[in-house]
Amino acid sequence: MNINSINWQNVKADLDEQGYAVIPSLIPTEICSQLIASYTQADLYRSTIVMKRYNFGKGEYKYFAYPLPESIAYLRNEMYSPLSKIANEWNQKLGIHFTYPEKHADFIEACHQQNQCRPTPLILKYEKGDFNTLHQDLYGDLYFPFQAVLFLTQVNEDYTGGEFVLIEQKPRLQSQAIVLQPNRGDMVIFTTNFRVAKGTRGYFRSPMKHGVSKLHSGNRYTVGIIFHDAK
Ligand SMILES: O=C(O)CCC(=O)C(=O)O
Ligand SMILES: [Fe+2]
Repeated sequence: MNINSINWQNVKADLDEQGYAVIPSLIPTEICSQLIASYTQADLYRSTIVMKRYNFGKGEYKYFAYPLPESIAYLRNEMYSPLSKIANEWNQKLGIHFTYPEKHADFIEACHQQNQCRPTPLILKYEKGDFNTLHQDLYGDLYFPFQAVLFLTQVNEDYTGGEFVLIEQKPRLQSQAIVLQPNRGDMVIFTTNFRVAKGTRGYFRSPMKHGVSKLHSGNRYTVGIIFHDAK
């Protein structure tokens, strides 16, 4: 897996324009398989969430414990710096006086100072009939405005249905749905809270949520990389 293959100029243009970016074929198939195989390795996780119990949808996910698996730690660390530049530009456009540090370790240190100490990367497993309701992964007052999902299984081979859905709720307008069907090995980066849109009187916040539509058949696995730690 090579983070240097990512064209950050394109990612930035996509995030600016639409609030999400698809990076195709980033995760080698062996790593996808390894991560799926590690789903049952209990010592890797700090907690398991059965989504139905919380009305989050249907399906199950597990939060990784520290230390994170190498591939996830690598991506979380390496992707943070280029994304922090975009995050800071967005804050400037909106007149938000907060600067994200350049290094992920320093951002995590800031999370810890706010009592946000629990790791947030997770692996999700969906079976036939499972879904994930529209939500945001904020986990505390201090959050990073981008997150990523890694697609570990192949749509229309391993599962059908189960589209990745983004909803943009522009102020005073009706919501717009974006439906993606990424391939195994693809990564989607998207805004955690809102994207920065441009209107006639300057920039404004356009909130976005994400979720997963119902699976019609098969099994679907994803890994979510969230950059802040949780309360
Ligand atoms: O399974 C998915 O595609 C969405 C996962 C998710 O909600 C997340 O990683 O935050
Ligand atoms: Fe999520």
